[in-house]
Amino acid sequence: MLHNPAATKIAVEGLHKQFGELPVVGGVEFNVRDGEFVAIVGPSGCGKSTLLKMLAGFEHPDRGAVRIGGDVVTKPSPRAIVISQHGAVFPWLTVRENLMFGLQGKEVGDKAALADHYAEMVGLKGFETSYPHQLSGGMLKRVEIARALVVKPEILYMDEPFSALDALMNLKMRNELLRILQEERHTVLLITHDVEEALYLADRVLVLSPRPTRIQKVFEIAHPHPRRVSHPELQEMKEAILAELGLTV
Ligand SMILES: Nc1ncnc2c1ncn2[C@@H]1O[C@H](COP(=O)(O)OP(=O)(O)OP(=O)(O)O)[C@@H](O)[C@H]1O
Repeated sequence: MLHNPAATKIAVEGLHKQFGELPVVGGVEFNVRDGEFVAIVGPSGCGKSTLLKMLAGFEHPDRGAVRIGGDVVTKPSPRAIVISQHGAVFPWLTVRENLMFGLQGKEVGDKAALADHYAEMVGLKGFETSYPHQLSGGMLKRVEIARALVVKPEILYMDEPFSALDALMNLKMRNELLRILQEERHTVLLITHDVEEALYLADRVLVLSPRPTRIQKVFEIAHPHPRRVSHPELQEMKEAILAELGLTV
C-alpha cells in the first residue's frame, strides 16, 4: 500500500465510554498520521485497554467515533490487528500453520510461501515447522508479530506487547520491531506502562489523565533512530512525562 504521511489514518473523535456508573473514557480526541508510531501512556486503570478496544472495534463508544481512512469503525476489521501481552498463538499448530491461519482465499502453496516470508522477516527462519511449546517467549512474540503482519494490516495496535518478556528480550524486541517497521511501514499505536519504551519507539507520546481519561499532554519526539534513551533531551522528556503521570523522580 502506498504511503501518504500527510494523511490522517486514524481519527479519534470525542470518545466517551462508561461501564454502569463508572465513567472510564471521558472525551478522547486525537489523529494518527499514515505511517506514524504513536505511544499512549497513562496511570494504572485509567482506561487504556478500554480505549484500545474501542479503536479496534471490540467495544462501542457511548459517544464519539473512530475512523480509519475516513470510515467509521463499527467492528473488528483486518485493516487493524491487535497484538496483546496475552498472545493468540494456537499451540496445536506449527509456526507456518499459525501464520497461514488468517490467510483466506489463497492457494495453500501461496499461503505457505507468504507465511515463510514473514517467519523469516521476524527471525524465525528454520522454525517454520516448530510447535509453540518448542519456542522461547521471545520467539513466540515474533510469531505473534508475524501473524499480525502476514495479513498486511494498515494498522498495528499493540497493548503492552512485550511486558510478559524478560527485560533483555523486551529490549531486543523493541529493536526487532523498529527493524520490521523499516522494512514494512505500518501505522502503529502502542499502549505501554514503560515510558522509556515509548521514548525509544514512538514519534509521539500521548499522556492520558486518570479516569475518566482524556489526553492530558502530547510529546513529539523528533530524534532519529536508533535512539539513546540516555540522551539528555530524551531524559528531560522522560522526567516531564513522569511528572505528568504524578511520578516525579
Ligand atoms: N467490561 C467492563 N465492565 C465493567 N468495567 C470495566 C470493563 N472493562 C473495564 N472496566 C473498568 O474500567 C476501568 C478501566 O479499565 P482498563 O482495563 O481500560 O484500564 P487500563 O488503563 O488498561 O488498566 P491497566 O493500567 O491496569 O492496564 C477499570 O476500573 C475497569 O474495572
